[in-house]
Amino acid sequence: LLSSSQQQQLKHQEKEEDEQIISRFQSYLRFKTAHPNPNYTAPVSFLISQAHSIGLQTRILEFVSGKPVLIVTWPGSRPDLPSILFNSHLDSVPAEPDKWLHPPFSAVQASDGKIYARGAQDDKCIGLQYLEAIRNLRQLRQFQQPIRTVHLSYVPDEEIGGFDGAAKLVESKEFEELNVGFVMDEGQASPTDQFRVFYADRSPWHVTITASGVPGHGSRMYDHSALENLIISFEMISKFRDSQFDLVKRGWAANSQVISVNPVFLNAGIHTSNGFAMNMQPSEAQAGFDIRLPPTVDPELIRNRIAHEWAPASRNMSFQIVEKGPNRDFWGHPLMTSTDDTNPWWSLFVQAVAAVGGQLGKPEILASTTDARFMRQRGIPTLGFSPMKNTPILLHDHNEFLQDAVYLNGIKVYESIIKCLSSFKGLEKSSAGTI
Ligand code: MET
Ligand SMILES: [Zn+2]
Ligand SMILES: [Zn+2]
Repeated sequence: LLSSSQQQQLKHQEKEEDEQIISRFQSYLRFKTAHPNPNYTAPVSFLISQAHSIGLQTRILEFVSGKPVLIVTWPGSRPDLPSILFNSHLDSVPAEPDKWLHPPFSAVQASDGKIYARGAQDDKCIGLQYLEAIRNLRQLRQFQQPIRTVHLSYVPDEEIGGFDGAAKLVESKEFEELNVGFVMDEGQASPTDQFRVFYADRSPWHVTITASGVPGHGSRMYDHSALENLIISFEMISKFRDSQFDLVKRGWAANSQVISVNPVFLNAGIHTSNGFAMNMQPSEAQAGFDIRLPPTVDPELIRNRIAHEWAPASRNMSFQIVEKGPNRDFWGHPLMTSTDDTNPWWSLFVQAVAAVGGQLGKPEILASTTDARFMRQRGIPTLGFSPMKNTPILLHDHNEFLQDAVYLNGIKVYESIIKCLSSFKGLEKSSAGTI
């Protein structure tokens, strides 16, 4: 038993360690990783120095120049067994500084412990929690070497589709050599006391519709102007959007189980030096939409709707669909990871979270999209998870923050997950080969 002064000293030590952990998180948050010009060099150097300080190996893969992929490795005692990969992305979406309480890349910690930064939830938290968890396992918990090799990957460009990042990584010879058997990637915050876990993503489409029409004097009333044509489309899209959103509002479907359609830009009008020509009806008008398709939906249905209703040539309209990444695997199946006992990784994950007293909600489809789709497309089981409970969902929003205690607790959760998954010796005989 410890004397009360020893206990006090221990408490003091723990507090100091926590402060150091938070200050490392702030350092990582301060790198300006927002698009369109994310700084990749500085955060990668930082991560490398963190990894080396706990005795891990590092390697940079540069599939596209200026866009590094960092691989951190903790070698296991059984390199013949498939490894476990913990992925996160280096980049962030932009922020509008004027709309924030604190500058988005200052990582200010408010007096209530909240740390404000673009990327605090999405997803610099997990990137550093992985490393802190390994640091604790090695330095505090006498867990020196895992059985399976553990890799961490830090990839660029997730927020713009991942094509020069995770997509290139999974196609590479180097990735093949990592022999990855299971991946964990980012998830989303949970406003309740339960953690959330995701077994699939929705597929993103970026759709632009362009209307042409009759130009004319601003005072004239006539049919078939470009803006009238576009507004008709808006009315239809809005009806469809309501039909999907109603299912959510009635509680019949989760947000991520319906098709979302949201306008993200509008472009029309004749520019002048100080604004728009207010007495001219333009001959072109354009709108952009972020569309997300649940894995179970047939993409052809929505493609037909766009071609025949939302942007028909008969109304002088054209469209472009940019599908941001795969939504089917090699065999044409939707990209979903099993969350039952046919997937031993699932059971291990559930046990690991329970072991630190964590409660998990029902596994969900993620409403947004992550690099996990590239891993799933390779047939690798992948779960999305960011251990943030009792936290509002603020990814891509103003004043994104994470509570210090939530960040610190997440490290404990990853300690358990990394320890549990990396200790898995495999099934005796598996029909799918060595797991
Ligand atoms: C367009 S690919 C996905 C980018 C980002 N993670 C999102 O969900 O919006
Ligand atoms: Zn993210
Ligand atoms: Zn994001």
